[in-house]
Amino acid sequence: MTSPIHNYSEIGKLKTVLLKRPGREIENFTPEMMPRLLFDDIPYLPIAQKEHDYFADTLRDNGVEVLYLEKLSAEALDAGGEEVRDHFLEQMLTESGYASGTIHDALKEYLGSMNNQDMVVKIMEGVRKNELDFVPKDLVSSAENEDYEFYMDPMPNLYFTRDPSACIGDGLSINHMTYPARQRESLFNETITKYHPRFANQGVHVWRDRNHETRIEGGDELVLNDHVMAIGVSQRTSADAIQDIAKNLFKHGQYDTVIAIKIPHNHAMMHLDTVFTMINYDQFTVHPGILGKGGQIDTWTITPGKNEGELNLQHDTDLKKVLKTALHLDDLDLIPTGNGDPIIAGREQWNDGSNTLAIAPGVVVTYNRNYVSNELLRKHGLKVLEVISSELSRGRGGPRCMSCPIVREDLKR
Ligand SMILES: NC(=O)NCCC[C@H](N)C(=O)O
Repeated sequence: MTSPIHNYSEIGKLKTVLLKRPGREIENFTPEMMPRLLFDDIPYLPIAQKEHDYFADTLRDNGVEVLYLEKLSAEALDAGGEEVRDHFLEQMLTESGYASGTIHDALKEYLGSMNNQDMVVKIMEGVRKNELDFVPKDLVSSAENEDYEFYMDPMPNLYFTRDPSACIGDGLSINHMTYPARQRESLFNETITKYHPRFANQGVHVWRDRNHETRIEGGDELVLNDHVMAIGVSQRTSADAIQDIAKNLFKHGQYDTVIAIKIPHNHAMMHLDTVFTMINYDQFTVHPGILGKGGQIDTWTITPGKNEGELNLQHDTDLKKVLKTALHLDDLDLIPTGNGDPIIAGREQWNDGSNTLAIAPGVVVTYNRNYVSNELLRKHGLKVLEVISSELSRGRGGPRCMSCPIVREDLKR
């Protein structure tokens, strides 16, 4: 059986990608909610949608099939039937804090009365208290904070489809994410994988499912080639989750090397792909802010140990050397965000200047606002397709974060 997922690199010609068009969820909150929802500002929805459509059109114009998360989720529920829909809704309510009780019942009746498409969109947008014809009477529901507007929070980070799951080879990881604001997101990916006719029973490997305590997010998972991965040890991905997925990849897949790269644990650099991406066979973007004064950074090259389930770890501090060894390259080109200028690099990294999406070897999609980094990429021989970015960038993610590649062509060399 041929898996519908085929993603053996960061740079092979992109054939199919999963996106989420920003909807009401990106403006359905107040400034006080922003830190908890991992946003630094509230985007202006009509412009964000225009920008996102421009991004999707740029991909389509370059031969990419664009799939949408909300559509696939609804189709998966349609295909799964009543039982699957009921299970999905129960799980979503449980993970939203309502496993049972009168609010659970009221939400279930409200959402359950919708068709699958409307229900999925409504869950993504969030459910405000004033939408329900419900008067709290019992102790538990009366104890709810009356001043808080929502029963179910919006999920504004959904347009960063990179993070809740990551396609690796012919399978994927469905991620247990770090912050409550994003933890429910991967339930959509799990439902699609299990029940959408395109993915269900088609030989898709799940390298790691979402039922874990340890944390991993797709922005940290970089598929460098058909046997080497790089994974960020970051604010969002823990070392034990990396070791866990490495064991599964080594045991059941064709991967034999995982390079764990430790980056600063902060919001500006929450994932490895906000500071480091692969853009050609031998070219990478790198934010100078992750390197020490002598250019050093902690890496651990993980390979299978002698006995099954054991791992070998080799610690290094020279990223260039580590990548050259793992990828069998004589040399490589690390291109510094903002041309290495501390002010420009800081500004452009903040606006995802390092977060490039390669759609073929040497061809990248970037935000137009990062003009210094873009110019530098061109000087280094890359083809740069710029997309508009005033509103999308307020969510703190760029073209790589906004895309989940499902199929890429294999590399020629
Ligand atoms: N891969 C990425 O770096 N994704 C960007 C995620 C931004 C989102 N506001 C978050 O903090 O999770």
